[in-house]
Amino acid sequence: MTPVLEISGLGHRYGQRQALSGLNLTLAAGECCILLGPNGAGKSTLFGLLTRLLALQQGSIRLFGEALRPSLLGRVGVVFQQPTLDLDLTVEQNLRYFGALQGLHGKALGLRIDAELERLQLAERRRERVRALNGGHRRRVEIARALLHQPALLLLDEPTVGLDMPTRQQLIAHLHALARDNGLALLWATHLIDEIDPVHDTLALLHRGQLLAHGPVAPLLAASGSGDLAGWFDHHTGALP
Ligand SMILES: Nc1ncnc2c1ncn2[C@@H]1O[C@H](COP(=O)(O)OP(=O)(O)OP(=O)(O)O)[C@@H](O)[C@H]1O
Repeated sequence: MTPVLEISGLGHRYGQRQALSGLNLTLAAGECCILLGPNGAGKSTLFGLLTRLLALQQGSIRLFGEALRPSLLGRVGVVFQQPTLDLDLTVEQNLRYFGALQGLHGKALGLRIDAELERLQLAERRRERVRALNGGHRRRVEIARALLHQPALLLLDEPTVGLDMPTRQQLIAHLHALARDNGLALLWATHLIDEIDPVHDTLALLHRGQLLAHGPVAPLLAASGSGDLAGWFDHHTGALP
């Protein structure tokens, strides 16, 4: 089956600073790949390249078997690190606005909004202003919005930042279910190892712009001789997760 995402030999510089180099990564449908890396590892740079916010300098990115171009981004959903909802609009108005930008209208848009609000357990909040929601609910609205146009690939840049523990855990469960139950491919940047599902997820460990390790959790742990993920992360990066 054609991979959802294929990255080869990807490099990026900001002036003299090499932020990414020689990055190879493949993502299949239904795969949840946790992109792990300490601050400055290059995660946001990678997302910038995947979403074309940054121009490709070196290497290649293929989406759904084709070289990355703007029209292919119509099949990608993105949840950025910084919240981007309009706080003065209701949940539903935010979704309608974004859906219209994606070319969805009328009944079709209404059905998509209903489905995503239901999936993220937000149906009762639809008429509330976003300003009145807590951080966890706001994050869920952003995820619902990113899924409105039914993307095949979801990019998440540290989606749980600033949330309390129970809210984080709920959100983490929602996200894993998207890959497991809906076949969505997820590339999920974080520096928190407790977001990893050690049975189902694959790991990609980025450090100082290079991919140090990539694959399912158990063989990576076995190969490094580390007993747990915290030890494994520390072993590779010298940083505590
Ligand atoms: N606009 C920029 N100009 C110069 N250097 C930059 C720029 N953006 C990022 N960098 C540098 O590139 C490297 C990778 O940064 P990047 O933001 O991609 O890492 P990150 O893994 O997303 O970090 P964080 O977890 O802190 O968001 C860092 O050394 C950073 O200082």
